[in-house]
Amino acid sequence: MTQENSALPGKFISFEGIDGAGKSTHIGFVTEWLASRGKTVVSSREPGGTALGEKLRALLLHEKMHVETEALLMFASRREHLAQVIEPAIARGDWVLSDRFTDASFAYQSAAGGMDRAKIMALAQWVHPHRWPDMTLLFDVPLEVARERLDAERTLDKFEQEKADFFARCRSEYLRLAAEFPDRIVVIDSTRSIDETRATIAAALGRLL
Ligand SMILES: Nc1ncnc2c1ncn2[C@@H]1O[C@H](COP(=O)(O)OP(=O)(O)OP(=O)(O)O)[C@@H](O)[C@H]1O
Ligand SMILES: Cc1cn([C@H]2C[C@H](O)[C@@H](COP(=O)(O)O)O2)c(=O)[nH]c1=O
Repeated sequence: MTQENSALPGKFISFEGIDGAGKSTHIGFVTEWLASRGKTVVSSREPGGTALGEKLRALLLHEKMHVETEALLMFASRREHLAQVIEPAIARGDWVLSDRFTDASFAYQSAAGGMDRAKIMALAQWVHPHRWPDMTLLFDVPLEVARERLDAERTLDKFEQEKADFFARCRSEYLRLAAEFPDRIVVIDSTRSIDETRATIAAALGRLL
């Protein structure tokens, strides 16, 4: 990680997509790309990113619960993440990369889980009224591609075991959000090769420098 003395506030980039879309694969690349341009990078994830958040993550990914309990715990983890990691890092001038943020709550708890969208918006307004990512990289792939990548990989958690229609609702909500916030959300075609995807990401990141 390279250091940069800067009076400027840092930037906040989130990574989104349905499970298996390929977003985590590219976080290491973005870290190196930014570090080679003199940025100090803090890489984190949601749910999680703090000691308490990681305990909540273990519950969220493995325990069945009411969808509103799930949303409240996601936002509890997020509140802690903002207080302990995101806001201090941005204030120092660092660049924060978060594997997921509030768009995931709209996609998973609201569109797929059936929770009232207005309640997610109310939680977002409460927990981070003035903070949204400067850029969100949305890794988009058809459900079958994501499923194939997941199956090849690992033991599936609670969300990853959901059926195709759950992920179809997640994916369309992500694409709807991208259409609503075109200045923030960059849709990345994640069916392309890892090298081609990296080139697209680098072009998008260039806009933030
Ligand atoms: N462009 C790509 N082409 C082929 N395989 C890819 C591509 N991107 C990622 N993969 C592979 O797909 C698998 C899943 O990728 P990854 O873990 O990054 O997904 P993810 O979106 O972060 O999933 P999750 O949200 O469940 O953690 C990995 O084995 C990874 O190597
Ligand atoms: C932030 C957030 C996450 N989720 C879900 C989405 C994923 O299935 C898991 C996290 O696993 P990953 O492999 O690290 O992507 O949590 C959610 O449902 N709602 C949220 O707000």
